[in-house]
Amino acid sequence: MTLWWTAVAFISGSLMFSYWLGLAARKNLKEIGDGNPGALNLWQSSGYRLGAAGVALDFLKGYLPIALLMGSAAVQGFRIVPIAAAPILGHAFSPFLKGRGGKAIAVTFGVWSGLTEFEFALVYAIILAVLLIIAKTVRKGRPTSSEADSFQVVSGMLLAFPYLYIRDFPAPVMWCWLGNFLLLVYTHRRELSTFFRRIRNEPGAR
Ligand SMILES: O=P(O)(O)OC[C@H](O)CO
Repeated sequence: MTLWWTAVAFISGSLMFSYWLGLAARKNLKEIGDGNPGALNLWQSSGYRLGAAGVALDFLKGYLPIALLMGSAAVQGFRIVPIAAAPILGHAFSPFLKGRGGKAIAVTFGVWSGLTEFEFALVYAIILAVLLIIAKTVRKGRPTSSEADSFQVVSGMLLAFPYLYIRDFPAPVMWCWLGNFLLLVYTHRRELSTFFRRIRNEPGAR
């Protein structure tokens, strides 16, 4: 059953709603902004209505399978780990995009909302908001780069980990976090590499 539910969750995550909504609006998100087939590029290219729909659908494809399975015998103990990782993997390596997907931020929020009844997703959102305020303050209100945004997404997930520990979440949830963190590092690898290279070459740059 674990394999079955993992496959179902993977297929759910692999549905590239923002990308398809973009195509419906005659926009190829892979050619817009940073090329990520996600809701932000949909929002910026096609307006807030489609953008909000993209956020909601990309969130729900992570949230629904996990929320529906939580508490059932199928996901007791460590069985939750592959099932929770599956929607994020599905988005990052979508068969609908020939194995290439998106950064997996919206689906990450969906999965954690399902896993922890919104609790950890809210903590992560607050940490990201604080990091964004700090970045805006440092840059005196000027927009941040996509590389700096990626650094915030990944470091925010790292900073959120102590909350899981303090709240005494069970070990399988910790493993879900580790898998998600490593996946976010992977999906943001190019931006992180550019971000750290810039920091090395121009210490004043962020
Ligand atoms: O991480 P994604 O692919 O869900 O996209 C979300 C935002 O567009 C990231 O910039």
